[in-house]
Amino acid sequence: MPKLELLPAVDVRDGQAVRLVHGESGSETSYGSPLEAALAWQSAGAEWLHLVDLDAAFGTGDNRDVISEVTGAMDIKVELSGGIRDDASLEAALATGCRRVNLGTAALESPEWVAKVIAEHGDKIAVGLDVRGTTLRGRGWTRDGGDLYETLARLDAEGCARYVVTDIAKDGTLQGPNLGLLRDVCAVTDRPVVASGGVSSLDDLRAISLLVPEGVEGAIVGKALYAKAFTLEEALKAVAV
Ligand SMILES: O=C(O)c1ccccc1N[C@@H]1O[C@H](COP(=O)(O)O)[C@@H](O)[C@H]1O
Repeated sequence: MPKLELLPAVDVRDGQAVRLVHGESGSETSYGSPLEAALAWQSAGAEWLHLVDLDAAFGTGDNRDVISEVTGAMDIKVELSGGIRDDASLEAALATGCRRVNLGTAALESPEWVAKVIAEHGDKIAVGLDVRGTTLRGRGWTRDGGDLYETLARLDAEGCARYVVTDIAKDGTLQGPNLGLLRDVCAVTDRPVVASGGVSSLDDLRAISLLVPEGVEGAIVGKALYAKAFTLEEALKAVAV
């Protein structure tokens, strides 16, 4: 059985590494330099970095210079999210050298464009399914964007390679992942799923690991690492098989 991939998160707002609660603008706790955070996760043994431009996701500007600096400094694979909604932003994101990008709002509002870029770029494109209940949310998680399962069926048919599934109610709360949601998504798609939101302990990571046979490929870890609930080294050991 393959081991669960861990993706430590660096979310960038106004040039700083931050964590939000429920993805709400204004709920930021700042953790300093994004580059220092990313280098720390790399040194600790991460194979992936989940890097988010929160200003681009919220429509409050962007952190392109910081994102390029961080991505350029990484020897590990980078998954890049936030504000990738058209040809120009997609080209800029891919030009950073990231391994793949996550599309959020665009998958809800620009389905034809998303189908086109999935066809062009294959597994360099993942879709972030950010949900409250089973309703997708876009534009910095401020607007409803349709039904999770209808959208998933459409994206599957278009050949989407992978989904990053975030339970917004759990994100940044250290309350544990929504294992039921992950199971439900895995039951309706054969594409790999990256779990996001709520990880608070090594036991949470072990519980997500048990879903690898059902299709969960990875887990994003944010607040728990910054709050020092455990170290990344401990997390990698906990999911090693
Ligand atoms: O990661 C967050 O905490 C977050 C909070 C609020 C909005 C977006 C967030 N992150 C990721 O950004 C992309 C969505 O950006 P866009 O809609 O494509 O511009 C998605 O991967 C979210 O998970």
